[in-house]
Amino acid sequence: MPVSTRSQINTNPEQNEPNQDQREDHPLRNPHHGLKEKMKALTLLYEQQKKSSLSLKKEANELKQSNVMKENTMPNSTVTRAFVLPQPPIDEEKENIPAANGDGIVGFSCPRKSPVSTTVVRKLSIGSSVLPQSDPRGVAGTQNVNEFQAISEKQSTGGSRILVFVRLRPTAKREKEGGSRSCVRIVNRREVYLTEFATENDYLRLKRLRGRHFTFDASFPDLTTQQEVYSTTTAELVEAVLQGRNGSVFCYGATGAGKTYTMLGTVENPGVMVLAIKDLFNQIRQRSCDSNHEVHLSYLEVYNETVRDLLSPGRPLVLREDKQGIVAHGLTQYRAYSTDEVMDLLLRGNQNRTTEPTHVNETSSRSHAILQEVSRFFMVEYRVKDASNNVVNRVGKLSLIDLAGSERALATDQRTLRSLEGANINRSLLALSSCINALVEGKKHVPYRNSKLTQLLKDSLGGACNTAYDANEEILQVPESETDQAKLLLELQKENRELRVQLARQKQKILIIQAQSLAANASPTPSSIASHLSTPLSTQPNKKLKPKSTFLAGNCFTPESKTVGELQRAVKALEAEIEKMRKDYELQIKQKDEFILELSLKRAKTASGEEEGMMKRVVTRESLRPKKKIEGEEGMMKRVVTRESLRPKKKIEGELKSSSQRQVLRVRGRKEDDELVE
Ligand SMILES: Nc1ncnc2c1ncn2[C@@H]1O[C@H](COP(=O)(O)OP(=O)(O)OP(=O)(O)O)[C@@H](O)[C@H]1O
Repeated sequence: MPVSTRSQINTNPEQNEPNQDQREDHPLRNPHHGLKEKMKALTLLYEQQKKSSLSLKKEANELKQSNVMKENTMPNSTVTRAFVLPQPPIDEEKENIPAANGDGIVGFSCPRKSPVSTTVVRKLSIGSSVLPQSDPRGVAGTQNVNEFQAISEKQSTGGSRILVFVRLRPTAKREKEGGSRSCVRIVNRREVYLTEFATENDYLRLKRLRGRHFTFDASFPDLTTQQEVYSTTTAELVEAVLQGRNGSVFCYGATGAGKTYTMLGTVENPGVMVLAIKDLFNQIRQRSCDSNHEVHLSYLEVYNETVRDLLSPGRPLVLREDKQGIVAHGLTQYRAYSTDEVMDLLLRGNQNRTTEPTHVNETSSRSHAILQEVSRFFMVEYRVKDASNNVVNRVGKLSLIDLAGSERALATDQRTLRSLEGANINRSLLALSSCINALVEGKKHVPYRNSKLTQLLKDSLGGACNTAYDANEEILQVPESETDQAKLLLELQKENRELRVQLARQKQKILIIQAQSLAANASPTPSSIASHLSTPLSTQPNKKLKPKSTFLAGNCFTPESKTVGELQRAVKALEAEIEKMRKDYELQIKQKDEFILELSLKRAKTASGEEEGMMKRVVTRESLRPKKKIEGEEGMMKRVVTRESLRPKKKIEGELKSSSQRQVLRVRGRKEDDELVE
């Protein structure tokens, strides 16, 4: 099954790359230039692997029986080394011509029993070599990383907007023990050599090894760190999302190839997703001109062509097309404030994923295969100031997709539900490749509707994604007074949060005191109560509490001779004091809430006044450009989302009600105040 393909026709990037003027003159230039050619090579590879998979399976069964490893083409010593493969024989077939051309990409999946599984990461890259200001590649600082960086930059400057990478994972212990052989050798940073072994019963080809070369944007050997993989494959895309674009990262490979390891990783070695989230938050905090940024997270799975919300499981979600594009109606959007919070949500979502043992894994790894395509969407909105001091509102979307194990698509020997799963996964992967092919060929019709997965990814493959040229951004002329108000609003919100925390602490203390009081009644031990009571209070920064703690320590509890009655009186006095403080805090919070509400309403009024033509000036990149229809995107509407449209009108009110309510935003139908341009 083809995964992804892309190549560049010419080898000299200077010759090929249009200069800036040319780019502007040809806004419809196909950004996936040459991708189709590699699709062909990928199809060939898939067929080869299928054959290889069958022969390896057969071979493994025979080996099991005889418990003797017989290799007809490779010395035993090579078995233990993942990357030691025989040198390509003289009659090797150079199937992938782009390798000879010095450029090109082919994605491939691995045979099921291959000791070196590979993971193909696909991303829609940005069209320039813009790197994040704090590019983590600099942190890694290895020579390899620099090479990767050069590769990546070359690709981006060459106009490639879809990049394909391959990652090899280390040989698993059971694979070594089972006598599996490695069939992949990384020739250099971009070139990979795949060997097709002949089985001992295949007399005609016994002494013949077949091999093929494939070229990727970068290949990662088994010792590559997660950080290197992230820096080379995704850091640039995060930067693009921060510029107001949409982007996607897919992970493709057979079960056990290391997709989840690459995307999610482990606590010690966090994967692409975690590193991307960290980067996203860091960059937004640095760049946001008014700290008024929002990151929303949705987490869903597509299983047997059914879309499910993993953060709030329930009935299947229906896909609907509205001004925002295709949305899963009712999908939960959590507003996330930190990386830790995102990780908690993802862990929660993972528990709701559909997992089943497969025929394949029951007999080999006995592990569970995850059968669904899982997507995580991060919607990012923040405001920056451009060179002319205009406030620019940017909205970007990052989709991270952990595709189903590709062998599910091949598992035609399985019946009933498994067959259905295989068919549906096949359908999704086929639909995905059809869409990419259509985009590559610049076709007017891109068949997004062929599967739920492609429908959901429509705006990350086309539209304002990195394969197109428009970013979701608008320039707002914000009056100075409004900026001040926004700052004040944020400060007040922060203060409110702190007050709430203090209030919660005080409530906790009341509970402790009540418990201590009960314990004192049962068995009075004044000194222990005193230590319990005085310690937390004396650590309070609040000045009001200090005299009280001194009072407790000095007058009430220190002498052992105090009676239970005195203790109870002290507890009551303390409770009364805390109650008073609680009321004070609540009053303060209420006043501030009212003030914030007033400010918000004022701002909302100003915004609506602007919309009526009084003040607001909305400039999009598109409006500055001569009106031309984007080829291949006919029928798609460019969406410019205003700041107000992404913030439901009653949200601030809702946010102030409770912290749990504040986080949940349900997408219910259309947002009426979205602004539609073109
Ligand atoms: N680069 C790597 N370094 C070390 N261990 C790895 C690497 N890649 C994968 N592994 C290990 O290989 C095993 C299988 O990986 P993983 O679960 O990520 O596969 P997968 O492709 O997601 O499979 P599935 O399709 O079943 O979800 C795991 O134990 C994982 O820790």
